[in-house]
Amino acid sequence: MKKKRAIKLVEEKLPKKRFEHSIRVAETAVKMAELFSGEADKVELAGILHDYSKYDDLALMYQQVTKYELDSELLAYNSEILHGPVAAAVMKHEHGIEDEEVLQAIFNHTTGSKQMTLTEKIIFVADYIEPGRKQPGVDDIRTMIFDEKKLDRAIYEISKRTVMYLLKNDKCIYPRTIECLNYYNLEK
Ligand SMILES: Nc1ncnc2c1ncn2[C@@H]1O[C@H](COP(=O)(O)OP(=O)(O)O)[C@@H](O)[C@H]1O
Repeated sequence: MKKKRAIKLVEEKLPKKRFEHSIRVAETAVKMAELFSGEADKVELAGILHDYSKYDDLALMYQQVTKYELDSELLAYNSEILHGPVAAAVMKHEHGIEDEEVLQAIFNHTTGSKQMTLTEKIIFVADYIEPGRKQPGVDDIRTMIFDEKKLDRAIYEISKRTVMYLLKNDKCIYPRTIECLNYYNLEK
């Protein structure tokens, strides 16, 4: 899919603020691809499309989990974890995206995963640090990326913060994030 078509799809579907976030994720991802020798075209496309299903009706997303044979375990957790896998399936089956790296990056952008490709890593981090993000401590992650160039360390820190946030709020944690946390824990 061409960049222009992807932008049009997302602009027509998402609220303005979420559309702008998606563009900033794509821009941040392209900068990171330059820094880490990634593939700019892939991260740009994944960045534009990653939140495509973010505001889909929950009932529709449940149907898509069945239709596209996604892990039914996804339904037992916070509904936030659905939109990545659903968007990846929709892009593959309804919009003809074939590039597995782009699809995986969309799929795993919320939870992360163990053994991520460079494209997946970049989208996971870019989503967290794009310039519109204001979460406490986000500048530490920006420094880790743009000054220290420590991509895996940033992935660990983001996973750790997500897990701590979920625990603090008594939310269940989809295990893929725990696998990500353990895999990128460089102390092990
Ligand atoms: N492993 C997980 N289990 C359950 N919920 C999670 C998990 N990882 C992330 N979340 C939830 O998803 C939210 C973030 O979703 P994300 O897709 O990163 O946001 P955005 O769509 O704004 O980019 C977190 O605030 C958290 O509530």
